[in-house]
Amino acid sequence: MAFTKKTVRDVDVEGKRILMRVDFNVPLKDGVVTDDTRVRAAIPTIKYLKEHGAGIVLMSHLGRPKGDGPEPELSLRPAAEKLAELTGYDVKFVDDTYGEKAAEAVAAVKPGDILVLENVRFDKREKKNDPEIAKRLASYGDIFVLDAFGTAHRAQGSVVGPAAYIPAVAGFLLEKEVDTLTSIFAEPERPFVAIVGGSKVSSKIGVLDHLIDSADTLIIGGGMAYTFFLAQGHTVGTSLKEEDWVERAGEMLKKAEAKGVKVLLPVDNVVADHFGEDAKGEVVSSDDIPDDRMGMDIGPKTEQLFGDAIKGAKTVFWNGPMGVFEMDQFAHGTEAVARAVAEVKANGGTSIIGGGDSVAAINKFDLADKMSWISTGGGASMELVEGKALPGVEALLDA
Ligand SMILES: Nc1ncnc2c1ncn2[C@@H]1O[C@H](COP(=O)(O)OP(=O)(O)OP(=O)(O)O)[C@@H](O)[C@H]1O
Ligand SMILES: O=C(O)[C@H](O)COP(=O)(O)O
Repeated sequence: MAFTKKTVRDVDVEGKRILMRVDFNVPLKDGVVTDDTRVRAAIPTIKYLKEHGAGIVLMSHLGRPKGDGPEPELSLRPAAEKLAELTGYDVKFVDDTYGEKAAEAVAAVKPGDILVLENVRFDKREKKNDPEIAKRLASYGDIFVLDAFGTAHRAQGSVVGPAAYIPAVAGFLLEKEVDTLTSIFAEPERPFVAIVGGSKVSSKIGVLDHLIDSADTLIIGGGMAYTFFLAQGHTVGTSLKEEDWVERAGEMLKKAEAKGVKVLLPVDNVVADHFGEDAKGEVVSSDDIPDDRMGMDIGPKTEQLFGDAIKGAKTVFWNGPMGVFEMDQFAHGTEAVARAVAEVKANGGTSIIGGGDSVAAINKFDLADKMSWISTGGGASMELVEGKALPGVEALLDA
């Protein structure tokens, strides 16, 4: 599916001041950015605008501040410094967003300059999408560029607001993310294997539902598999389960069967007697989970089963780990799946990773460059995969 909104290519930016919403919601430790993926991802659009003679005013949220004023540990200054370090550009920062100080700094932005504003969420009106905020921000630019894919599902002031007052177009990251994550449903090269894991069925029900509509094979692992086991009549010991979702899980399995979609669930599991760093794993079959054990990872037979299905795919979509991968002794299944997914691109297929913890897992196993596309969005990528429209994208000018 082609991207249906205008992008920075469709507007004349020379000599203009561009207000650009990025997603610099990055992890920080002691005031230093510990994962700069999202800053890197915004650079192509920033570079394009700078090279085409625009002055650039960047804004973002970082974390979830209360909205009662500045919270120094959630300042965007470290992200601005990271952008300067990665690009070699002179990047200015102003510790204000909506006040006079910000307005003065914006007024001083000349073609080629880059200014980063302070965290848009230090004022509660941002999350309420207050028109005052939107108008104020819109006054900072001639054109609004949305490149904050990770936040495009939030109908908040800095995401959707300026589009009501000034021409609004997409940046390259937003365009690529939306294109990639929607094209797998429009015309996937087959076989299309979807892999969903993570903790809960309830948080991914829309995703599972939509995947059943287009995938040839659906692989379900991680904590959510146990709710499906219950739907199949197995016992699951003390594993993570959502009793309220058992019926819905059963309906999913029926829907998949009716549509001829193959569903693969774990055939064996690594179980432990408690959830903890010191927990020791043992392998049991899925129809034999002891009452006092919890499933923490997929077992070796399942690794093989899932791996074979994945390696035969031309398109793979993956979201959610296969086990408690943060603990090394329960990371094996997620690593095996990650390695199988890595082979898909090597064999000429396409592998798309839908944000969140799966990305952390891929980075942990150092496989990022072996994937075709790793989304910078967590919630935003899931909403797209559910088939929902993203408010930030909706607000942009139609192409
Ligand atoms: N068998 C299991 N029991 C308990 N927790 C599990 C199990 N398998 C995976 N998890 C946990 O699920 C969590 C990830 O679940 P989540 O649904 O949030 O995944 P995600 O979609 O990749 O992440 P995000 O929500 O950030 O996008 C991880 O912290 C992992 O430890
Ligand atoms: O990290 C994310 O998913 C985005 O930056 C959105 O953040 P939010 O969930 O706090 O709105």
